[in-house]
Amino acid sequence: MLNQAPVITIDGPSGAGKGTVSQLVAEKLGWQLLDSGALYRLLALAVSHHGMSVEDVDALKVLAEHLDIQFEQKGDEKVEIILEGEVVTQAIRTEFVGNQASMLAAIPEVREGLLLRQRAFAQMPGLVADGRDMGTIVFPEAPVKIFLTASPEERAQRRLLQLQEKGDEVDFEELVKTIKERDERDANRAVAPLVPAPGALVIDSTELTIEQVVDMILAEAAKASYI
Ligand SMILES: Nc1ncnc2c1ncn2[C@@H]1O[C@H](COP(=O)(O)OP(=O)(O)O)[C@@H](O)[C@H]1O
Ligand SMILES: Nc1ccn([C@@H]2O[C@H](COP(=O)(O)OP(=O)(O)O)[C@@H](O)[C@H]2O)c(=O)n1
Repeated sequence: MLNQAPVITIDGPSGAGKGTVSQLVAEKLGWQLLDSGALYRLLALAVSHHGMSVEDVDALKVLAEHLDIQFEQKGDEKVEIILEGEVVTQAIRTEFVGNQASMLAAIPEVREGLLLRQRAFAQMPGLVADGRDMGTIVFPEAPVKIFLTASPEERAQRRLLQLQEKGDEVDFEELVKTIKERDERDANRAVAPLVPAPGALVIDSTELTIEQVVDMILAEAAKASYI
């Protein structure tokens, strides 16, 4: 392979804790972080800003390949996300944009358009890649692959707290329903469905704390002589 940087892939359904633990693992190791879901969310926002049709798959692919995105490090932990010159760090985190992203993510041309951009994140000293197909499609040769999951109710509960902290009004039953719908769409799409990569360590975090999950992933990294 051309890419020599070590990669840890962390895939799984919405609300499993991927973003949180990926960030902590990347910080502990001093590695780069790829939040691939953010790329799908950014594309969803751009498609809506430009009033594009989701039928025009060729135009979607071109947009995915050339989307003007910047991740700017602000202080120690905060990363500001800029789309076409506009700060959208918060705007991409709504459930609405997540659902739009999940619909676009089922289009093969969209996935192709984002593929090389995602691989370009694999830089020394290493990369923690968070998503749905990091271990299966984007970095299939990564020696450390994690599939992080939790029950739909636990994931909805976590999402509820997260949204309430932001001041968003959400209904728990409605959240469980949309999480299940998104799971269904992500797992059953024809292209890059959400499945554990061969050889992935499956971690069910329903009864685990964030720290326990991070420690399990670091233990896998140590086994692979990454640390
Ligand atoms: N093991 C855990 N136990 C309890 N809460 C968790 C756990 N892992 C993550 N969370 C919380 O759940 C919410 C969703 O996590 P997030 O990392 O955004 O999930 P994902 O990226 O998989 O959608 C966050 O508020 C996070 O702090
Ligand atoms: N590697 C990826 C990452 C996200 N996605 C899609 O993008 C949507 C939003 O991703 P996300 O990781 O931000 O979503 P959450 O897990 O935070 O809800 C997901 O529902 C997936 O459909 C994908 O298909 N492949």
